[in-house]
Amino acid sequence: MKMNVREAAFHSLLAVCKDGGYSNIIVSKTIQKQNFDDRDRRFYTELVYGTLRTLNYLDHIISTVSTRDIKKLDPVCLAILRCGLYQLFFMDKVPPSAACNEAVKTARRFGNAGMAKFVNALLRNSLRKKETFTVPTPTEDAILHLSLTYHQPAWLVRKWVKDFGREETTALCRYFDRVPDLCIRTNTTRTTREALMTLFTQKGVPCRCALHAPEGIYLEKNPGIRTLTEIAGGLGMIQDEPSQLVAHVVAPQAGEVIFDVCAAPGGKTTHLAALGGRGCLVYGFDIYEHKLKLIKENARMLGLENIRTVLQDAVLLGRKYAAKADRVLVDAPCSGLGILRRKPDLRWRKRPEDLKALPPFQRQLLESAAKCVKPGGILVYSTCTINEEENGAVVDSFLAAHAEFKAVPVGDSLGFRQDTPYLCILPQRDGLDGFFIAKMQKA
Ligand SMILES: C[S@@+](CC[C@H](N)C(=O)[O-])C[C@H]1O[C@@H](n2cnc3c(N)ncnc32)[C@H](O)[C@@H]1O
Repeated sequence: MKMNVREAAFHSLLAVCKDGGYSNIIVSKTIQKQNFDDRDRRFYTELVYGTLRTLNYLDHIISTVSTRDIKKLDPVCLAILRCGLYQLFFMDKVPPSAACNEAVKTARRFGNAGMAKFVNALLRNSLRKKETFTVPTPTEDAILHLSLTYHQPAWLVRKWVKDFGREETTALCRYFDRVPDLCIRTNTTRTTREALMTLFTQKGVPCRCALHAPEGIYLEKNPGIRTLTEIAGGLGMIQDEPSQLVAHVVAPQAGEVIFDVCAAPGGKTTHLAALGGRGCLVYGFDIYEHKLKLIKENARMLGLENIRTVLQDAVLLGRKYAAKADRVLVDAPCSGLGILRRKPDLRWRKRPEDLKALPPFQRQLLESAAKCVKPGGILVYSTCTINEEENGAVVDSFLAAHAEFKAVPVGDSLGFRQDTPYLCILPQRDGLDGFFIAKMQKA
């Protein structure tokens, strides 16, 4: 069914907030299905991602204005209110009357007359009081101040203040509150970064080189996935800059066997295969069959034939494939706290207790993967989090138990200054998404 943009945004928000769907998957499916033109696609994307990013501030307004307890509001009503308030408070170019009227129409269509009346009253009241809404000052409540100003959960802000101090946490929150540019990794088996950049520029998409990743290109305007595929299909793939550094740290060579033990959807597997060349064989393991398909699709799209996919629990890998690989990558499942800018709903899904279960599991993965490394071979551990317990602490504990492995310094060769042999990218310091890479060599 063809929907107007605001209705589509409402349905997407409901799917994320009520049914627990992932925003990136829902947004890309909706854009495909609705076949929006460029303007509508941008408006829709901003409505969904913007509302999700600023959710706690929008709820703060609802709680202040509403006569009803926000926890008792119907999810349909809540989604309509959040989306309407986002337009009123964060989108200067949207006429307030359009935001209110469309929200009321949606409430009438997908709720009932009573809901429409309530939505109308709340939105118009909020608009009237717009200038009077405040957040606590830093002296009144430093945590709540940061949480509401930069739209992060209070428990996470508290953790960051403990880990990094108040000043760095402010810089970190500011970083996560900005909309990221899209980063592309050039498929160097088919073209060069310069040639691909020329192509983008000719098609009216301004771009710039990534600073650290040699194949990285930042697009300063998101052309949308359809146009992107038309311009660069097979010549590149979307991949964040820090993720593009991992395959360079693994540094696959001709004639080698490489294991990527947590491989789907294959961003790093395909990069390893491209860098290693035809003479190198890359095995991408993952525990989910449907995700292996994504690796195969990406390999096909990029024209890479030296990739094999295997359905396998990485925890049991070591027993099956002892000393079979020259280089092994463990790109571990993690809390993702380094990439909150790219996944606006992730911050609201996380709970403090989720973080506790991860380090023992990551340590198990590393332990198993290490068994696959041939003598003299390389083991690389990476995550997209800035949570030290999942990063340095996991690797330190592994190295303490395995004298046969030694850390190999990573940062300098990629243009980062580091105090430890590990590369720990911090958004507030390095201006990139948070990431961690450790390289080890077996004796
Ligand atoms: C951080 S993602 C990997 C991203 C991937 N390396 C890339 O660059 O595209 C972690 C992956 O680990 C997989 N995974 C989770 N538990 C696993 C296990 N026990 N064994 C193998 N893979 C697992 C997940 O399915 C997920 O695809």
